Amino acid sequence: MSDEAHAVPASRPAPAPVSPPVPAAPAAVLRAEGLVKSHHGEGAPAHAVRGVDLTIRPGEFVAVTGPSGAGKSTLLHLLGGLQRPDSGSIWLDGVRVDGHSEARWAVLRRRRIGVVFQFFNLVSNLTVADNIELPALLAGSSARQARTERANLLAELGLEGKERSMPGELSGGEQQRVALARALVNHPGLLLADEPTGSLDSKGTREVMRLLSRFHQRGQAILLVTHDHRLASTADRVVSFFDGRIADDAALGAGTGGRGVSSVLELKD
Ligand SMILES: Nc1ncnc2c1ncn2[C@@H]1O[C@H](COP(=O)(O)OP(=O)(O)OP(=O)(O)O)[C@@H](O)[C@H]1O
Repeated sequence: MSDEAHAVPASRPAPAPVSPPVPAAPAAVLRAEGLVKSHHGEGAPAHAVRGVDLTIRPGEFVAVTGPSGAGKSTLLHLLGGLQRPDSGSIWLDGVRVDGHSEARWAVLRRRRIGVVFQFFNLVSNLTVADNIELPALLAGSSARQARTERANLLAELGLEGKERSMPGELSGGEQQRVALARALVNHPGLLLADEPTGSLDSKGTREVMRLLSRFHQRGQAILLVTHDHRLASTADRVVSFFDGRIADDAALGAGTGGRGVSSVLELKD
């Protein structure tokens, strides 16, 4: 065989480089488009949310911050189905949910969205154990599963031995940890937290922020509403809310955790 038989013709095009497959972007855990909400009380209506688009990806920790009256809590209430938007749409795990009935939203809040509030909202005449197990039972867990989940969470949250306590016998920080356990007992894809440290002292604030950070590091998506910029700076992303609109939406640093919870843990009692 002549050398020419092996020669590559000069005109043959070079093989196209093989690019690595582009990983598909993970579906948003929550997506809102064009949300609008006005409150009609006495006097002029309050235009609390005036056209908000927001996406939260799985495992993302997003802080919503802004001045008092900016509309932060109203936004959180809309995203959790606690209030209805005047217009706009909400998708949870790719499924449109803004037209859901109260009952269907209640099921979503039991299984897919955990919510914690500033004032804990525990059932005052149920024990700590029952407060945590109840949503698990309502979501269809067996009594044994609910007990196991409750025991694991109480250990995780440093509340062993408090099972039989009533909420009123606990400190604010402890009550908020019970509220966190209740919100997370069914492993929701998203945790909505509305000023969860707003009624806590600095020790309680540190505890709750440390726990939020720990759950986030394990993949929990969190939307935290806070007017405290130090707390907001522990998130991956800070959405600044002003006058019912998103004024800024900024990723904080590389990776997860923004500046990290350490800045908050430095708070003195
Ligand atoms: N249920 C309601 N009825 C009437 N007006 C309301 C209601 N809820 C909120 N508002 C008004 O809507 C606006 C936005 O309130 P919202 O509580 O959402 O703001 P925020 O940013 O969470 O404030 P804060 O940090 O003080 O909690 C404010 O003007 C408030 O007075």
